[in-house]
Amino acid sequence: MRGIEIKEVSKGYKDTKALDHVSVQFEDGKIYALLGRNGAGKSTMLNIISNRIFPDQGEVLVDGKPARENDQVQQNMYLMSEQTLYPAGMKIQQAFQWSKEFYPKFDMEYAMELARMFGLNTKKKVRTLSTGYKSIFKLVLALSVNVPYLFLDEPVLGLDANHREMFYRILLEKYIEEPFTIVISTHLIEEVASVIEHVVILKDGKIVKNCATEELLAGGYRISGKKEMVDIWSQGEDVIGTEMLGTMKTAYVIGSSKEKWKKAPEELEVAKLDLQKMFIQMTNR
Ligand SMILES: Nc1ncnc2c1ncn2[C@@H]1O[C@H](COP(=O)(O)OP(=O)(O)OP(=O)(O)O)[C@@H](O)[C@H]1O
Repeated sequence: MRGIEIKEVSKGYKDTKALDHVSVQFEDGKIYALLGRNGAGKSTMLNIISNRIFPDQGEVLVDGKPARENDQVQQNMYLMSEQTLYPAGMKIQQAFQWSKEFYPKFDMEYAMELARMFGLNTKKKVRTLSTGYKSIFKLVLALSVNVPYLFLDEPVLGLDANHREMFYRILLEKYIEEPFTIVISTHLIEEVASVIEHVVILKDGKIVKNCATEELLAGGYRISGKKEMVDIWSQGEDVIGTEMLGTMKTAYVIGSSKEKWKKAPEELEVAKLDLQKMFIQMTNR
């Protein structure tokens, strides 16, 4: 099978279960969002896939082959994360050259072109870059390595709105030209909502949702009105959260049918849910 398969992976630290028997697949050529609140286990998962840390249990297969300490498999994936793996005294251009050693498909010309577009001075040392430009440096690398599996852990940290927009546009252009697997872990959900095809939500080390974005969005509604009425109409629905304000209630439902809500009485206020609101409801309990 092509793609990444995470099988029954667990990882614990002292009294924390960072990942608890997690199984998920990242299919070849799709764009995923890996979502979860602080400490949900996202970075742990990405670090395990890319061999930076090892699981206590379970395994990761890449195109059917074990990823653990397998250089050939690792050459097919790239994790952009908060960590900067380059010697701080190294110049940007040298770091590009270094990357080419491990990633044979690294496109130097493209990297230099991106650096120019983002205003990244390649003669500077990695150490001297501002927070935003450190992110830009890592993003340029991520966009230039040309691997089939790209993992982006909070990729736009410290970037201004223009640079964030530019990054997502370039990422998408690249994907359209030649699709590859992209897994983006971010808290800026609305910014990626239009880009992602599939959503994986982690909570306390477990997967609470794993489905196509379109499917999730299609069935998500916010139902508000008198408590009794909301209770009757939300019966049998997958209610992911509720709120009370006096005698008024709001229920958040997913996987629901559009037809049903067309028939709702006027006293009920029915609105579509966006990804951000769904995420908040699914993870705040
Ligand atoms: N090296 C470590 N030692 C001890 N605990 C750790 C370590 N790394 C992660 N953890 C714990 O494991 C849990 C999952 O952390 P992880 O960094 O994977 O979460 P995350 O979803 O990436 O969070 P965030 O959105 O805040 O980056 C947290 O409770 C965290 O404190």
